[in-house]
Amino acid sequence: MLEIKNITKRFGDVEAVKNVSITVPDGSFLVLLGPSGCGKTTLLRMLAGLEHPSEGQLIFAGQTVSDGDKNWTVDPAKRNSGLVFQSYALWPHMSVRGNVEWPLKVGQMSKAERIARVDEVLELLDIHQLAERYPNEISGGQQQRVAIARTIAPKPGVLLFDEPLSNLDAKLRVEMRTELMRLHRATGATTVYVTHDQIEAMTMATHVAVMNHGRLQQFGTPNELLESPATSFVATFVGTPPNNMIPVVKNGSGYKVGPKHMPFEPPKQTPESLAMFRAEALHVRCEESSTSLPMELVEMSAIAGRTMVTALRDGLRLTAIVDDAPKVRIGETVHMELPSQPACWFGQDGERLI
Ligand SMILES: Nc1ncnc2c1ncn2[C@@H]1O[C@H](COP(=O)(O)OP(=O)(O)OP(=O)(O)O)[C@@H](O)[C@H]1O
Repeated sequence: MLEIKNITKRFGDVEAVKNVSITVPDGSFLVLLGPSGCGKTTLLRMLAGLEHPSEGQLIFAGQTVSDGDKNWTVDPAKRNSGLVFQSYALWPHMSVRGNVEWPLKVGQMSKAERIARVDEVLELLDIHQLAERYPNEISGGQQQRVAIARTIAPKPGVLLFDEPLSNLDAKLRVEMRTELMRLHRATGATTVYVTHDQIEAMTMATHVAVMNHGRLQQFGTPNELLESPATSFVATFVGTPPNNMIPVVKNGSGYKVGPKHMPFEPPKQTPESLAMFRAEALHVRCEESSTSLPMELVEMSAIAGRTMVTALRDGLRLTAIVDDAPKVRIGETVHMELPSQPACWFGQDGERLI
């Protein structure tokens, strides 16, 4: 098991990570997901041993590797983990083979074993043909593979990735995503992967920890996050397209969205709450109905044989996925029809109501 127990990290007055607890079984692919500044890199750096927690414990396979309360930590090189950075940080004066062999030399593996292991990982990453080249003689994508090969060569029990694909072009990112999943299956190492890209998280992870402002918003499988978001932040951060979040205001004995009365009712009698509607649940009409909102059509695009329609009004942006494109031009009015019940409700503080 990999255990993150009540971890807090302060840099002076800044609380970068606030009392985060996450446990995953060995062999998991855990993604730390969140927007810039949410604390995910700081958490990963603590797992790598590059930062020390202010409070809490990190435990790899039953062994405490950092204890913020007792103020001690196991050296990065001695905690059976390997870190792959955004920048590849290869030694420029060493060949591909030399780079991958380096951590094995440091680990005092015998020459014969080193050669066999380097050949094995170069093969695994499909870069054996580049073994004698130098970093400046290979592409960025190939450098990334070398960096990964170098990290997995000593067989770490925990693999840590800090936005490893962010310097690659879109096509290569998709290819490397598949490669990393294959590698995860081949090595069986517990993997912790930091990204702000929710698609990357949802396709690769066995477990996702969504963070915002240093706090853990939700921890679960990709499906759990999609099916049952715990906060309005999670509901709008994960999923493609994101869920629609509509402010609903109490008005007399009923409820209004903008100027219009709506038949639905939040589970708690609050003056204002947020109703979540999935894009597939909205309909787009050319004429008004009792549960539709008149809005300006701002975008239309084809998506997997259907049409994604986005409309805007008074700062409210709604997205629907429909079978047929509405016969309306961009800039004209469409009527976004809401179903009679939202998928779920959130309070003004963003917490789930039911
Ligand atoms: N060494 C440091 N000293 C002071 N503040 C720091 C330090 N490192 C990080 N922070 C602050 O801690 C918070 C979390 O930073 P962190 O890098 O973990 O976020 P992140 O989610 O990884 O962001 P990004 O995706 O932009 O890298 C930020 O407010 C950041 O400014």
